[in-house]
Amino acid sequence: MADAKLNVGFLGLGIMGEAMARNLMKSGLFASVTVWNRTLAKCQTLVSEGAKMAETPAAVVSSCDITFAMLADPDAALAAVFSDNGVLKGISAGKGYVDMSTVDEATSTKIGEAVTAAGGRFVEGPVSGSKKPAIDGQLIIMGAGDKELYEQCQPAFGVMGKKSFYLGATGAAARMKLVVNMVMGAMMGAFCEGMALADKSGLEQSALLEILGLGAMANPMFAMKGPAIMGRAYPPAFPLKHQQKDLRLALALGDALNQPLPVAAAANESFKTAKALGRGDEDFAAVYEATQK
Ligand SMILES: NC(=O)C1=CN([C@@H]2O[C@H](COP(=O)(O)OP(=O)(O)OC[C@H]3O[C@@H](n4cnc5c(N)ncnc54)[C@H](OP(=O)(O)O)[C@@H]3O)[C@@H](O)[C@H]2O)C=CC1
Ligand SMILES: O=CC(=O)O
Repeated sequence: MADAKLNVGFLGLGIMGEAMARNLMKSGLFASVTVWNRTLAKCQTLVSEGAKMAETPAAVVSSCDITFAMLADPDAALAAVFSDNGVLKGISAGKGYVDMSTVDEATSTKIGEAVTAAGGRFVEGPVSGSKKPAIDGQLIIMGAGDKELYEQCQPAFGVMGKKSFYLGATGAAARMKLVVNMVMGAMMGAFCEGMALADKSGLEQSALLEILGLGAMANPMFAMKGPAIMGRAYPPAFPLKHQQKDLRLALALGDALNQPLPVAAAANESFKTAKALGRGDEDFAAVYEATQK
C-alpha cells in the first residue's frame, strides 16, 4: 500500500469510524477515501473534509482496492456484507475487506468465507483503545486472516494505530479482542463497586482514586473514568451497550469452551442492569449507576 496510492473505503462512521477514516484521509497515503454510513447524513462531515461518499457498501467496495469497516456489532457487520447492495455485491478478485468491528469468531468467519468465496481477501482487525486513541491514531490493532492483506494494510494500520499484531487465522483476533474487553468490563465493574462502597462508607472517592493511582493497580482507565463517575456524567467514548455486547460475546466463547467465567458473568449482570436503566448510549463508566439502585 505504501508505493502505489490505493483507493480505500470506510464503512461505519460512528465514534470510532469517523476518527479512523479521517486519519486515513489526513495521511495523504491514499488516492481517495470513500465513506459510507447507514445513516448517510453522517458522511457529510468527512465529505466536507475531502472524502468521497457512496450510497451503499457495494458501491464503496467496487470503487476501492481495500475497504475497512467499523460497525456496531455482529448484526451490523453481517448486514453490511450480506444485505442487498452489501459488500458481497461489490467484491471481486483481489479486493480487500478489513472488518475492524468487535464481533465474535462465528460472525467474522462467516464474513471471511463469503468474501473469499467471491474472490476477495479478508482480514479481521478489531482494535483496543477508545475515542481519543482513535482520534490520535494510537489504537492497538489485532489482526488475523489473510497475511498478505494484513501486510498490505500496514501503512493504513500505522496511521490508525500505534501497534498491530498478526495473531493467525481468522477468528484469533476476534477472540483476543473479546478476552481483552472481558477483562476491561470486569475491571470497570469492580472499580465502580469500589467507588460506590467508598462513598457509602463515608470515604472520599477522590482519595480512593489517588490511592489506587499510586499503587500496583494504577491504570489509565481508573484515572480517566474516575472523574466521570464522581460527577455522574458519562459522555460516550465507549458506549456501554458495546461493552455489554463484548461481555455477552466473551461469555458465549467461554460457554462454548466450557471455561468458567464467574467474574465476567457478574460484571455482565451489572452492565445489563445499567442498560436496563437507559444508560446504553452513555459511556461504559455509567455502569456505576447500577451500583446506585
Ligand atoms: N468506542 C470505543 O471506544 C470502541 C469501540 N470499539 C468497537 O468498534 C465498533 C464501533 O464502535 P463505535 O464507533 O463506538 O460505535 P457507534 O455506536 O458510535 O457506531 C456504530 C456504527 O455502526 C453502524 N450501525 C449500527 N447498526 C448497523 C446496522 N444494522 N447496519 C449498518 N450499520 C450499522 C452505525 O450507523 P448509524 O450511524 O446509522 O447508527 C455506526 O456507524 C463496535 O464494534 C465497538 O465495540 C472498539 C474499540 C473502542
Ligand atoms: O473496546 C473498547 C476499547 O476501549 O478498547
